[in-house]
Amino acid sequence: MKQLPITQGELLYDPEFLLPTDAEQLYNTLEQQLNWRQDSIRMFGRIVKIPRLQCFQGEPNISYLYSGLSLYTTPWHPAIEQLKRQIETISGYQFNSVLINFYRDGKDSMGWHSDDEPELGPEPVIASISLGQPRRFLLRHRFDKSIPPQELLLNSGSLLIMAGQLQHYWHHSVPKTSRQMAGRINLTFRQTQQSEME
Ligand SMILES: O=C(O)CCC(=O)C(=O)O
Ligand SMILES: [Fe+2]
Repeated sequence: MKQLPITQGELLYDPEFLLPTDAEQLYNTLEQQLNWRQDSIRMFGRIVKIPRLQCFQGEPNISYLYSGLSLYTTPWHPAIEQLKRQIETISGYQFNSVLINFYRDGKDSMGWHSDDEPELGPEPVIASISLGQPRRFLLRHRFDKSIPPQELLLNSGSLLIMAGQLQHYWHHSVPKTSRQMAGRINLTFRQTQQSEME
């Protein structure tokens, strides 16, 4: 894996973590077999549908809370569990859950955010696998506007690891585009602390 130069945080990138044929096959399997849902979140006091489909998997009894939305794990899809083991072997990190996003076309997107929920711990390690249509992945510094933004084109079959203080200092997003885009599936593997009962 190649370490990408970035101030305050760690970014590791392997553009060819999976063979193109394996990435394509996995894309097709997941598109067909996952139980995709379009959740709604509360934004500025209104309920809006998020512009993409999602699925959350992992070990039992893990929940992930963001923007007033609680996601509970459903069991690992066997192909995803195998992928998780592959990433654990190469990275040395452990993961117990995965958030999977399906960007159906260029209108689907993910807004600026950082994955800094308390249940991810102080220095979250997030391993991101991209399948299908390459999409732009943008990073901008949260506090120092003089630091230039960063941009990556996340290839099908690529692995990006965000670690260290990256979530503390940087926001990231996958912007909408008016260009014709095929579907893209992204999996972000995480180590989420079990939350207390509410
Ligand atoms: O789709 C991507 O590349 C980013 C996904 C992401 O930021 C997330 O799941 O938190
Ligand atoms: Fe994220």
